[in-house]
Amino acid sequence: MAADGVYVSLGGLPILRDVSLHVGRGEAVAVLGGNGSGKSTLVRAVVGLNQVQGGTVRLFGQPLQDFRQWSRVGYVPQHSSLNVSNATVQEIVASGRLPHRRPFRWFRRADRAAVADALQLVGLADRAKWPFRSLSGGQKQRTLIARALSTQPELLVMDEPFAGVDLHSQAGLANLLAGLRADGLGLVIVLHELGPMAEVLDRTITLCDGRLADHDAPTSTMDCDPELAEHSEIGLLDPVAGGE
Ligand SMILES: Nc1ncnc2c1ncn2[C@@H]1O[C@H](COP(=O)(O)OP(=O)(O)OP(=O)(O)O)[C@@H](O)[C@H]1O
Repeated sequence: MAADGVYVSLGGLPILRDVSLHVGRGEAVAVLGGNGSGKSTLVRAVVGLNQVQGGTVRLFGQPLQDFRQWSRVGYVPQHSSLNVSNATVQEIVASGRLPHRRPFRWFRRADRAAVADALQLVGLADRAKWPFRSLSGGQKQRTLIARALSTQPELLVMDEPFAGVDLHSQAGLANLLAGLRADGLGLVIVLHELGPMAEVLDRTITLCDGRLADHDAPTSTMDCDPELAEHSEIGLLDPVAGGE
């Protein structure tokens, strides 16, 4: 995927300004930055959930507005945004297949096999019938990753998959993601801290108040250049034409 010079406004306020992000096959890139710096806004723009007012986003070479092959892209939203009470692990993973089924057709054998494969891949095959709410933080994230993997995507976009996950489980998740990357999956991952992902990543970008702050890998996401923040006051936004 390639995002170049992206501008996004939400509720009339400029949020992202001139942000670029490139991720190739088998590459893992982290999006870092402090609270409210625009990380979620960027990854939501990449998967078409936020409208882009300026710049371009291309998925597999196609402009976002023309892109239709959504089964090639897996998205793991922020954990807190998933509000399920009684669904089982299997049901949640199976829901990832829904957009790709023909209307009014029961699950085909291929759908069931894809769900089973995804659960196997994330090490939760034996938890398929468990209620999602009974899982640990790490297992919940594995379930959401399995859901995103159920369509065998080539690009996986994850918004803070380590939030609420203990350190031991974070290492397990990092191993899982390293394996996916080695299999050729492109990874975009929003992180607060590099933690065990430091070993897995090819690159990081850091956002500071909606702008790109640094292309080098920092050890802390709190590094936010005050110079950049000063120049990104609301009102200084100068969106480029085109994009959408
Ligand atoms: N729908 C919206 N309307 C207006 N402003 C919004 C909207 N969604 C997010 N924002 C604002 O955009 C800014 C960036 O939010 P975003 O969620 O992208 O940041 P973030 O870096 O992911 O933060 P966090 O690490 O806390 O999740 C914040 O100031 C937030 O309040």
